[in-house]
Parts: sequence; structure tokens; C-alpha cells
Amino acid sequence: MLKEGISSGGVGDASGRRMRWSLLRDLWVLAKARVVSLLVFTAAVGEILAPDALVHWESAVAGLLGIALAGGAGGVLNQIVEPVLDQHMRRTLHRPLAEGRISRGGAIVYAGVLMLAAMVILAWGTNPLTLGLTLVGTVGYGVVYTLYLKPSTPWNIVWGGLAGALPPLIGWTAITGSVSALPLVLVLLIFVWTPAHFWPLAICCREDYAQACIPMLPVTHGVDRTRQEVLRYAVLTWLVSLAPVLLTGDWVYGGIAGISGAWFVGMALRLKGLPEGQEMDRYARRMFAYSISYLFLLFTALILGKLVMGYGFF
Ligand code: HEM
Ligand SMILES: CC(C)=CCC/C(C)=C/CC/C(C)=C/COP(=O)(O)OP(=O)(O)O
Repeated sequence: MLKEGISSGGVGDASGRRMRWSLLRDLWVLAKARVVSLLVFTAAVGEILAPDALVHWESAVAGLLGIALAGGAGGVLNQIVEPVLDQHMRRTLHRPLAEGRISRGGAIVYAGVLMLAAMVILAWGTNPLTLGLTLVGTVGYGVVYTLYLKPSTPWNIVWGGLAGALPPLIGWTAITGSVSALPLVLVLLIFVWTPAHFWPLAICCREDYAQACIPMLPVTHGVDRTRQEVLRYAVLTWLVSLAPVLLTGDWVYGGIAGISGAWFVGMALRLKGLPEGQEMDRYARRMFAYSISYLFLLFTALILGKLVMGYGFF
């Protein structure tokens, strides 16, 4: 099913190794492993913030493995649905399914194996709530967002973002088996961050999205309205990012969130003020890149804050 990958007897060792590496790279890309790494990190922070994480270390490890595998399955499902769309976008045209290096059947098997492994590990090492939430995340992204929301509404990512926002809660439930205010605030934080993360990139790719008939906001409502929305969501993210301080009294986190969020809002303001053209596109790409570092920084600050302040959970 996989069109290449295993060297045959006639092929030399070096070329066999190259083919194996290239297959591994394709499987990595297919699972959107770089995106999944941030999902797993936010889940790990959810776990670390939960009471007694160290005591329940088996659940913690199972939770992270499960989210990594299920997140990967979501990425594969997304690309199984969209090979033709991926062929029409400069950013995605070299993906393994779009270029036919991996067949649709092979990708379906791969997604199935990842999902099954995730479910087994979560069922064994965590609890039904964690398993259920992870399932909602994968189906929410791989099916609801990809198949229904993305091709039908410019607000696709506002709702699709909910799936990607779940990991901190999943991390928390893996340890505690229950829901609490702090992880819910973190879900809300990623939920409101997602539009300001993605729409700057959508501004850069607007022509590709238009050609592929995907109704992303810059295509349906124009660049100015999109920049306005990016600013609104950046401000909202900044405000929500300060909410954990009310629950934890963690001023270390609060300081970092205050400064990095102000920077995010500043970038959104600058983006809004630039005339349309190459400079605006370049700046939008910078804001997209910063959005990723920003979320990473916020979640690192939460761990740092807990280490310094303790919250009395340890
Ligand atoms: C529906 C919600 C989301 C949409 C539409 C979206 C969209 C995107 C897109 C289009 C890319 C570029 C990917 C590429 O060029 O291959 C990207 C990159 C990325 N996204 Fe998101 N994203 C969403 C949610 C999230 C969430 C929830 C996280 C993590 C918490 C996340 C983390 C990342 C990371 C780390 C990258 C960089 C990947 C790399 O360097 O290759 N995204 N996102
Ligand atoms: C809890 C859990 C397991 C959740 C999984 C959720 C998940 C994998 C979210 C990723 C979000 C993402 C990469 C969107 C890309 O948008 P796109 O598909 O429109 O981008 P593309 O054009 O690059 O394909």
C-alpha cells in the first residue's frame, strides 16, 4: 500500500536507507508532528498544573502518548480528506498524499493504527473522560472541521479551534479524572488564540485559498476585516491569558503573560496599519510565527509559575 519505503534485494544499501528515511519523513509530515508537538506540550502543562501529577506518573505518560497519537491521527485524517486541495496550495502541494508518495489506502491504515494505539493506551492508563475528550478532539478536527466547517464557513477555525484547544483539559483529566476551572480557562485561552494564530497566515495564502474555493475570512470578507478580527482576537487572548492569575495568584506567569500579550496586540495593531502589499504579507507571516512562540511561552510560564509559587498543589 505504501508506494515506496522498503528496499528490495536489487537496490543498494544506501538507497534503501534513503527510502526508509524518506518514508519516515513522510509519516512524520502526514501526522503534522510539529503541530502535535505544541498540542502535547499544552497537555503536559495541564498535567503538571493538576494536583499530584508526580504520584500519577503512569497516567501522565499514557495521557501524553495518547494525545500525541490521536493528534497525529487527526492530521492524517485531514490530509486523507484534502489531497486535491493540498495540490492546489503552494504551501501544501509537496505533502506525501498530494504528491502520491503515500497512497490513500496506506494513509487510512496509518490513521487507524495511530487512533487504535491512542485509544488502547488511554483506556489502559487514564480514564473514560480523558479517552472521550481525546476522541472529541480528533473527530472535531479530522472530521467536523476538515470535512464540514472548512469548506463551508469563514468562521471555520473559530469552531474548529475548539478541538485543538482541548489538550490542557485532557492533560488535567488524565491526572484527576475530573474537570476544573483552571484547565477550562486554558481551553478558552487556546480557543481565542487560534483565530489570531491562523488568520495572519490565511492573509498571506489568500490567493491560494480563493483559487481552491475555500471560504477563509480574507477571501470572503477581505483583508481589512480579517486584520480587524485578528486585532480583536489578539486583545481577547491577552485578556483571557491574564485570567489564570485570578485563580492561582501567580504573578510570575502574570508578568510574562502581560508583556508577551501586549507584544501580540502590538503586532496585530501594526499589521492593521500596514498598506496591502508584500510588506504586509511578510509582517503577517511574522505574526503567525510569533503566535506559536507566544503560546509556547505562556504555557512555559505556567510551569515556571507553579515551580516558583507552588500553588500548594505539590
Ligand atoms: C483550527 C485550528 C487551527 C488552524 C486552522 C491552524 C492552522 C495552521 C496552519 C495552516 C499552519 C501551517 C502548517 C503548515 O504550513 O504545514 C499551522 C502551523 C502550526 N500550528 Fe496551527 N492551526 C490551528 C490550531 C492550532 C493549535 C490548537 C495549535 C497548538 C496548540 C497549533 C500549533 C501550530 C504549530 C506549532 C504550527 C507550526 C508547525 C510547523 O512549524 O510546521 N495550531 N497552523
Ligand atoms: C485533542 C486532539 C487529539 C486534538 C487534535 C486537534 C488537532 C490535530 C488540531 C490541529 C489543528 C491544525 C493543524 C489545523 C490546520 O488547519 P488546516 O487543516 O486547515 O491546515 P492545512 O491547510 O495546513 O491542512
